[in-house]
Amino acid sequence: MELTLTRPDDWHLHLRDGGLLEAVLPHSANQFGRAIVMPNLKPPVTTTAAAVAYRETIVKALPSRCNFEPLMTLYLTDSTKPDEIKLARESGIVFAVKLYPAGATTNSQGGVTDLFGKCMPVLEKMIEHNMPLLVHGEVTDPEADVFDREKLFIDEILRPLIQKLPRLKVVMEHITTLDAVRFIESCSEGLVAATVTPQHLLLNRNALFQGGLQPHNYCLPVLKREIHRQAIVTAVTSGSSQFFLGTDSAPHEKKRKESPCGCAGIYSAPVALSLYAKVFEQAGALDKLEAFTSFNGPDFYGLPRNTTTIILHKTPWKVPESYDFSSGSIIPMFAGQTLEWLPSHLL
Ligand SMILES: NC(=O)N[C@@H](CC(=O)O)C(=O)O
Ligand SMILES: [Zn+2]
Ligand SMILES: [Zn+2]
Repeated sequence: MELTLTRPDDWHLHLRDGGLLEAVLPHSANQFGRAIVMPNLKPPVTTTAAAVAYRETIVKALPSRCNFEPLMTLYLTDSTKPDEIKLARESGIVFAVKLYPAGATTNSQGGVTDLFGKCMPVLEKMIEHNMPLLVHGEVTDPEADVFDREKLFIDEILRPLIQKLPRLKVVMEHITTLDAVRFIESCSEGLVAATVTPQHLLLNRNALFQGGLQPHNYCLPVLKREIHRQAIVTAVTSGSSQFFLGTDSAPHEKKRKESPCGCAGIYSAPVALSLYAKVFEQAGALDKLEAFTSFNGPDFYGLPRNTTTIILHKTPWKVPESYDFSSGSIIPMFAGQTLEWLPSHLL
């Protein structure tokens, strides 16, 4: 059995830079047509000029005969200038602006501390230029329970933001809770949407502690209870156009994951399509998979759908234990495990 899908896009991807970029890029470029590339490098991509340079680095690192288009983003800070949004739109290569609350996740130290104050003129410019705001939706209050941070962000920041700026396009990234599902469904289609990762569809928080501490299942927002996982599966397999594929594939070197203070991020690019197919198959909703992987994202961003296809074969395949590169190795999600739905470029 095989499944032919319009070539998917990844609406939330970390490609990094340097040796890590070269190691991970082919896994995304061989399967996806486009990807929204996250700007949380060191230093972060805060200007259109930096986004142009980063895009060139990515394009140079692409495998030959690859039609992969990186869609760049800007990292919002308290001092981003409204004019930067105009430059970004005119560049034709920047497709969104990313909000990291300062301290919320990997390389977010330079993120936003004053969204409702200093950032307002920029957000208004974004409405004018129809530029979506992508959100890492967690509060950063160290007193807030880590499992409640997404819900608190919705109540304290996102809902008030959308009330204040109802015409702002917003993507809530990597949703992890029933609260987020309900919130997205309560907002207008076409203006507010969410990306969903493979890990938040397949794993609950037990996976962090199964047989011992599992650093390769640690990401932010952290995995939640089973009821939340089920709510996200129901939302995406219902066929709602407000949810689309965003792997949040976030590679870190093995030694930085298997460490006394391990980094947050799951490397899912090589396995993501197999895993999304598994989720939709288990839910009896394979007929809804293609909208999630290939239609809802471009429709939301106002971009054309891809015109080529990819094939997933219902064949068991073993996920490599690790991917080695010049300066280290990366452990993929579900390393060493057997999956079905083999993407044809791996045949
Ligand atoms: N998801 C993660 O756990 N990590 C991401 C950052 C992010 O998307 O929050 C990373 O850049 O490593
Ligand atoms: Zn994030
Ligand atoms: Zn991310």
